Amino acid sequence: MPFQSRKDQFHLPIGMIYLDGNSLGPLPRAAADRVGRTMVDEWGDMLITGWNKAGWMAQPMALGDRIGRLIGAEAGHVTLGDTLSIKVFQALSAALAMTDRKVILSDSGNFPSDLYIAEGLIRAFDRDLELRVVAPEDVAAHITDEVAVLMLTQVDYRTGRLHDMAALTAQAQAAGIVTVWDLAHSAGALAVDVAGCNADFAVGCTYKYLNGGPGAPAFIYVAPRHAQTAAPVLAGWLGHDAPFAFEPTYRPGEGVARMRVGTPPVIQMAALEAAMDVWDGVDMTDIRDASITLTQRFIAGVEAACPQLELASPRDPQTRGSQVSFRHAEGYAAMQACIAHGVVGDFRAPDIMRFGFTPLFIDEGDVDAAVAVIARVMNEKLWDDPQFQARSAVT
Ligand SMILES: Cc1ncc(COP(=O)(O)O)c(C=O)c1O
Ligand SMILES: Nc1c(O)cccc1C(=O)C[C@H](N)C(=O)O
Repeated sequence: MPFQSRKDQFHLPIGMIYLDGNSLGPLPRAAADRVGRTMVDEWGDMLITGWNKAGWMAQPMALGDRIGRLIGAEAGHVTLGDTLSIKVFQALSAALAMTDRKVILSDSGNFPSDLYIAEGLIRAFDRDLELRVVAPEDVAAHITDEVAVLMLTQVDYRTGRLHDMAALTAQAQAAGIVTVWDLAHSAGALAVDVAGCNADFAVGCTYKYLNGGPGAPAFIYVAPRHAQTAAPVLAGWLGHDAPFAFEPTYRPGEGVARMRVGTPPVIQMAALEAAMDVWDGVDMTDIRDASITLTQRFIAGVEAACPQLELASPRDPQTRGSQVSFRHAEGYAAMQACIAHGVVGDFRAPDIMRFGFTPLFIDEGDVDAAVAVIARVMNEKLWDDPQFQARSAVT
């Protein structure tokens, strides 16, 4: 059955076509009330007892399971907290502790934070380690028995290029390599199957396709076979086996709960809980089918109307995530002009205009309307105006 849009469950500004849910998802309508109730009825009235009475302490694992369903994780093996950069640190450091090889293999399409975290860990570990960054299409050829950890983001944040997670994981594991997958641009966008792919570690954020709001906590998955042995380097008190025993020495908690660090962000989790309600009953294969229909329609429309835009994303939808990117030398100004005319995407240096497609709230009518605006902007050179050239700090 075709996927039924859930647009009515989101607050979307009138007159705006929002094609940036791949960076920051929109506000679920129920979230403001849910956050308000958490603040007044729980924080306000329960105060400290809210940790037990309102179940705040159990939320990271409970919400972890709801996210786990969308990424194909076994129940009880996903937890929430911190930012994604921190979760990358935790997964990569735990993966490195499982091997004495020296190379961390990643690709140039990975998000900078992931690469910076690897560089930082190399500086911090008293061990001979090397970060090897290769072109995305060359990863398979660099899987050798020198490699300790394969650390990849499944969907390239700039081009939308999609790695074959099952094939690369199998190839890496056959070579004795531990895998760490960043699902920031996959969770809620594709039918990910961490268990089926036999991934070792996976991490991701909840403020993009999952719509948990700016600053929503990240998630981490540890495969059940590693859950009782993975060694957290960021060993915080809430990842301890008995946090309220306040023991002076760390003992890892049960399974993935050891990847918890400190106090969970209760208010932000209330927003995420409302966002996860929208996902109830959604089948990720339906989302993926709908996403492919939308991205194919968008590419066909833009290419027909704007020959000056060069497709930067893979043409084959099976090798693309849920975003479409085009290159243009004036991409920054052109995107500002699109935004001023009601189509919100974003720009990634040096020349990428990026548009995200999120079937929960984007439908074919939105795609056609967006194409018409983009065609006007490009063909009438509406971007050729000083107001669109000045760069802001956050783009
Ligand atoms: C693939 C990827 N990894 C890591 C990050 C960093 O996430 P955070 O800012 O939540 O630490 C992002 C986005 O910012 C991302 O897209
Ligand atoms: N996390 C972000 C933020 O705090 C501010 C602005 C943008 C972001 C992003 O998520 C960037 C994003 N990872 C990207 O794909 O470009």
